[in-house]
Amino acid sequence: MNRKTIVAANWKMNGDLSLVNAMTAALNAINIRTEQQVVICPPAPYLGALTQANQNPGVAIGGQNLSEHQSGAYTGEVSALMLKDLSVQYVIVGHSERRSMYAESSELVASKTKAALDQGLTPIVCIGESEQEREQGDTEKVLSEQLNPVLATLNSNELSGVVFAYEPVWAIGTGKTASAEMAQQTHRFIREHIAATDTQAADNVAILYGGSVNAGNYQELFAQPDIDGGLIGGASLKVEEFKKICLAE
Ligand SMILES: O=C(CO)COP(=O)(O)O
Repeated sequence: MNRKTIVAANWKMNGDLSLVNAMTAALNAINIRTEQQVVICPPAPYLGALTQANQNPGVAIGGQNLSEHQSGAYTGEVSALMLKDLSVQYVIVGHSERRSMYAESSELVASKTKAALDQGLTPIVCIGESEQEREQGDTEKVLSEQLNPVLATLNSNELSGVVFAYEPVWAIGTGKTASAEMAQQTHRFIREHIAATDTQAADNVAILYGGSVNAGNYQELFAQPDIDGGLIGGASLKVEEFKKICLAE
């Protein structure tokens, strides 16, 4: 097991050109340790500007969504091929906001994951339970149902190249983080569930934690054996705070 720590920024529908410039100016000036990978996922219109402004080899750029199709009459959609064309390396797939607001099913998430891998992009596949599902004791059932179509769609080689992000819906944007212990337990479950299909891939895949991660709590979370970094929303829009997390300060 030799997994990198991934610090991924999900700007969601926030930010502008001045944030692109401020963030790249800050990140171009720092050294990212070789065991760490930083990924910035801005809204699609800023992908080109960000890939051009980024000069740090430790920083990669990611999309927030992609189409399951390659090209054609799909107004408003962005394909893996287009992301690749812009030197984008990662793409978030199946964020809980897309699952709940845009009705993305786990089957669609699996198709999008495959479309990303087919173009050599690294998908960051998001899974997570709602507060009600956790209270009802359904967390593991929900996570399994979200994972299974992905596990059924990919071969072992493909699966090894996926990054998963566990984001409990009740912790997103709420300031309520899962405790490091609770997050570790759930990450362990996710890795074991993947191992039931493919032991080797389970060992290789990075599993990020997301949900109110910030400069004050990331160290304890990332120190857990099955937590391989974070997918960060709010705190990734604050240049100084995000820089601290990237530097592991
Ligand atoms: O949804 C998230 C990242 O994808 C988490 O967002 P916050 O860090 O703002 O809670």
